[in-house]
Amino acid sequence: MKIYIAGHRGMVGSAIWRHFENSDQETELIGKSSKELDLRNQAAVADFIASEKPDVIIDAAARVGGILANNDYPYQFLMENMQIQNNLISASIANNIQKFVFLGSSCIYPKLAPQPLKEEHLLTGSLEPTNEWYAIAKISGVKVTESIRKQFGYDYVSLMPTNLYGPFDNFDLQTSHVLPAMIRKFHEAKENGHAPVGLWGSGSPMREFLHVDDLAKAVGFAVRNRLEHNLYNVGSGSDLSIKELAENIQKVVGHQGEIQWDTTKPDGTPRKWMDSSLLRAMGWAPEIGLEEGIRDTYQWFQQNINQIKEVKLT
Ligand SMILES: NC(=O)C1=CN([C@@H]2O[C@H](COP(=O)(O)OP(=O)(O)OC[C@H]3O[C@@H](n4cnc5c(N)ncnc54)[C@H](OP(=O)(O)O)[C@@H]3O)[C@@H](O)[C@H]2O)C=CC1
Ligand SMILES: C[C@H]1O[C@H](OP(=O)(O)OP(=O)(O)OC[C@H]2O[C@@H](n3cnc4c(=O)[nH]c(N)nc43)[C@H](O)[C@@H]2O)[C@@H](O)[C@@H](O)C1=O
Repeated sequence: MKIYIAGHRGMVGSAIWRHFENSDQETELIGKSSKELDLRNQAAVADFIASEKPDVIIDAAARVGGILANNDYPYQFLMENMQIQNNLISASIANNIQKFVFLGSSCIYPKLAPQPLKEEHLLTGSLEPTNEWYAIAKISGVKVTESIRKQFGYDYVSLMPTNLYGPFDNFDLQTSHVLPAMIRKFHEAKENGHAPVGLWGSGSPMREFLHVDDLAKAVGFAVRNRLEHNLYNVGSGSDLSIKELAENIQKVVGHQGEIQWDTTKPDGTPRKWMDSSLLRAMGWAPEIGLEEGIRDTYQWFQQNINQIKEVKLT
């Protein structure tokens, strides 16, 4: 089986690559960096897929970022993500590729949908303003895979991960997500005599976190099985406040200074805890707890501190 992992160098793509490398020696894996193949270029994507003709495509390529990046660059988060996913999916259809795994995000659900979020809550209310641009792109991807299932009967599936973290994450303090940002901020403050750490918002929003290796297992599950539905939530099942997360990470890092909250920065969605029972019923379950995951990620950060990824937005 030949699998093309789009975005194979990213946090999620590299975890999926490791998953298949470690679990399935017969599988041939292919990947291209954005410098080798800009997925916004439709003709280049069409040529690449026609020449490689993979059996499966996993789309882990996207313009990705935390709450500030989403809020400050709405055009990139909407347009680039539509371009990337549309180019990959249309080339996949043009080459009769029967299996495609699309990755969305828990932000596709309405800001104030009932918790825990279920797949049926999609499009039942207005979105969170800070990331509605990215959410609309992802929702369109979910609907495209649904249209392909309906019209062609191909096994195209959309997985909606919760907030992810782990090795090869983005640690740029402006564009990253909260967990890697906290690891870096507490580490640098500790090294600087336990200086105060500045965090964003009020600390009261709740977030659910899943280690990226558990997500990679869910993707492997979706590739190896024909899933019955189009849309599946992929979460750990438990959430905590940003304040609690900060205290957990502060303890793991060993920082003993003050935490200061900058309420001029946005809180975003108050809560986006997902019900992942649909995928769990198929046999997938997360294995890496948050405490263990934070420790492992901090260890990875320290071992790779001189080459951590910092995604800049222009
Ligand atoms: N991180 C999270 O918390 C969550 C992520 N997701 C989803 O998981 C997927 C991957 O996210 P994550 O791994 O965190 O993101 P990263 O930023 O770590 O990786 C994104 C990847 O996409 C590639 N990419 C971006 N733009 C282009 C382009 N124009 N052409 C070719 N490749 C491109 C990058 O390639 P290169 O490195 O070569 O430049 C990079 O490898 C996304 O679909 C995201 O929506 C879903 C929920 C949560
Ligand atoms: C995966 C998910 O990720 C994004 O949504 P988000 O979860 O709101 O993003 P976030 O991780 O950046 O913030 C979570 C919370 O944490 C608070 N916070 C405190 N201090 C820092 C801080 O230093 N950095 C960041 N980034 N956040 C901080 C921050 O104010 C917010 O209340 C979108 O991409 C969305 O589309 C999406 O899919």
